[in-house]
Amino acid sequence: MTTVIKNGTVVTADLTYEADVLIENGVITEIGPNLKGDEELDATGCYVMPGGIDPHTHLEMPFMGTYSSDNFESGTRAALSGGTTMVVDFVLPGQGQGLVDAMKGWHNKSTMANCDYSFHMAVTWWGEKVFDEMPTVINDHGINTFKHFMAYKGALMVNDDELFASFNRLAELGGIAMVHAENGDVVAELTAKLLAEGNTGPEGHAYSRPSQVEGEATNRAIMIADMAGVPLYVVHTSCEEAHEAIRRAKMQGKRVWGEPLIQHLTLDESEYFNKDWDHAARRVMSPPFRNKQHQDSLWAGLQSGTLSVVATDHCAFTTEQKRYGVGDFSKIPNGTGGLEDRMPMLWTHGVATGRLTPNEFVAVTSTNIAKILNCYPKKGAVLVGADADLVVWDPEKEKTISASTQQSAIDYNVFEGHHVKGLPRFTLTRGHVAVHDGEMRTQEGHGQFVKRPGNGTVNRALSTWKELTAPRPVERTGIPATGV
Ligand SMILES: NC(=O)NCCC(=O)O
Ligand SMILES: [Zn+2]
Ligand SMILES: [Zn+2]
Repeated sequence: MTTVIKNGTVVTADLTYEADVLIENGVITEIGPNLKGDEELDATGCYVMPGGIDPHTHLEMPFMGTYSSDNFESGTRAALSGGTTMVVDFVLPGQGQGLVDAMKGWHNKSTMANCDYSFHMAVTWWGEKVFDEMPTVINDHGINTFKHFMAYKGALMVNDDELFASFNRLAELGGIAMVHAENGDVVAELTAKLLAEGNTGPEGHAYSRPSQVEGEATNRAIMIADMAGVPLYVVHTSCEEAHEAIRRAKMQGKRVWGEPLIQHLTLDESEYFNKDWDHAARRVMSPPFRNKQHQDSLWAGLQSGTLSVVATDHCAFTTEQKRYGVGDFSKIPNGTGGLEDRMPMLWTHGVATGRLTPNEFVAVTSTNIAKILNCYPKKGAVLVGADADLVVWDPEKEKTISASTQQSAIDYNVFEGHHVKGLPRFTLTRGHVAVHDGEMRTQEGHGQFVKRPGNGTVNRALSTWKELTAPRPVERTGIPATGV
């Protein structure tokens, strides 16, 4: 059976043109005028774009004494509803647990996915077992990205010596280092002080994680990555200090990418000062929401290319789970949702305001990350041979975001009441029409794991440069005799 998307305008990261798109067996087989297929999808007035890729999700994540409430079924259903066709989740090994063992657990959880997905590996502890298993994770299991938490002291955090050892190993193996960049030692000190002073409400979370803790850790990670010769991806870049470090590194030729979240771009710190405890606690995440100056910096980064990708860090906890932290903000599970709303919110606040072009929208929601993660052009492209992960985007379709109509399993939405204009008319996952003009037609288990090999082009360039500039002894003649 073939499907044809007719009468639309194809929008990719670099081109805009009128064409029909023909799909067979989940793959794009032809792009051009007057195509015919068994099933026709009318894209009149719409943009045909690569489906979104969200490179930062935590589905059914064990964290802070509970599990995030969206699993791979509800999470990927939410993703498709908003035009996202691939998610990348983080495998989190327990202390002392092997990487491959932990990965098996994630494969078991993800069999229910409605769209394609991939994994990043987290380095939550350091030892011989981790060192030894890294090559198999990259070469046999297709995971080339390894995340390091510089925060969450006493739980997921790793120290600088561990970072440097892991980064060196990744450089050698052709992997990419990722960091959650916040100074965990300082956060722990500030948290203890705030609690001792009676600052126990959700606003204490924001006070305990000022932008300096993020700027310092981002800069430190960049310098450590540079010394190791490994490419670095900084997740949830939320403030000017972190962006400034990334911007400077890029200008110096370092291979560093920054990832702002849709939440940080569109919601601000005033949320934490809401008189309603639940309202504020539902928005507790790390890093916390910032002020308008930081938001402007993030938008400017997307416009200029110093920031590369917009993600969600989707990690959804119910109100009941958030209430674990009544009387002590440090016990509020950290995380917010966003999978369903990332694309419509970014279109509304980015493209419709003139901050981003439609092509830049495609770049930051899909193509850039496909290239960074080494799965382009299978993903992130409208090209013959690419997977038919597509969104037919209707720029005139509008709605008001509400938890009562969302796909996510939780009981609220941090974007509640926000009006968006620009929504999917159709979302296709490997050719299957999962969203059909407002109707959900997802297929549980349709999603497949996407392997991403190591040694992408940036790794190869870095290792060539490293080899060229490696310290070498100077060849000398006439060396004087040692003095007595
Ligand atoms: N971001 C957050 O608050 N929760 C999810 C875990 C993480 O990415 O730090
Ligand atoms: Zn994080
Ligand atoms: Zn995260």
